[in-house]
Amino acid sequence: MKLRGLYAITDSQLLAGKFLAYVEAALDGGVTLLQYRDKSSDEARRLREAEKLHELCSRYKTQLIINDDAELAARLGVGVHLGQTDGPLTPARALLGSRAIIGSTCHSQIELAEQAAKEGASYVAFGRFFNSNTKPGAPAADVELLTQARARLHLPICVIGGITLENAEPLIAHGADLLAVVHGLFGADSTAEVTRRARAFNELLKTQ
Ligand SMILES: Cc1ncc(COP(=O)(O)OP(=O)(O)O)c(N)n1
Ligand SMILES: Cc1nc(C(=O)O)sc1CCOP(=O)(O)O
Ligand SMILES: [Mg+2]
Repeated sequence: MKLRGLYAITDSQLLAGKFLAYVEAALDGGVTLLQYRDKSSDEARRLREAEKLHELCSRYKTQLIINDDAELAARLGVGVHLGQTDGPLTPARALLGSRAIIGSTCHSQIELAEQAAKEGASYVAFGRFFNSNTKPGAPAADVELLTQARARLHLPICVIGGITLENAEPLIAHGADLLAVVHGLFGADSTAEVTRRARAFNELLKTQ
């Protein structure tokens, strides 16, 4: 299956008090991948929340990805997203098996993406493309990078960082397959608005 669509990423602060309601609203609007991203060290809460998301994702036939933590991903039998300092891809692939979705952060460097491809990544992520409230310090990337990445890589390309309904179009036009979004999806006043945004992201992806 070709990975293409909206990639929703949770944020524990932004979603405090409305975590499952907002995630379900996004799933209702259509989500290809859902990433559980919690940077705390509260392992019990992380396991509990990841289990709830797993159940919700199964109901909506959405694939769950765990950020940073291949062990937790293995425990649930789901995918993982690893950054450059989150451990190597090869052992993660061995742990999770050949069918698991494994993503790799490549910032703005195609060489990192080529290496990730060799080590068994399922998709590569470039960013940040715009200012991000969620991760303001992430290194910047330019949209032109996507043209080169498209020509040199044979993996789905994920884009991240400050993506909204207003600025996503050029990223798709330059070859992005997966739009990874936190605030532009979940920074909404109601569940209905989250669902509307998810649908609208999917429409953008369909028309290109
Ligand atoms: C889809 C996607 N792309 C990039 C990242 C960033 O990963 P990383 O650089 O490891 O930073 P943290 O998210 O762990 O702070 C991501 N999580 N997801
Ligand atoms: C988790 C993360 N990683 C990034 C990178 O560039 O690697 S940007 C980012 C935050 C994405 O959140 P938002 O959609 O709210 O900007
Ligand atoms: Mg990480």
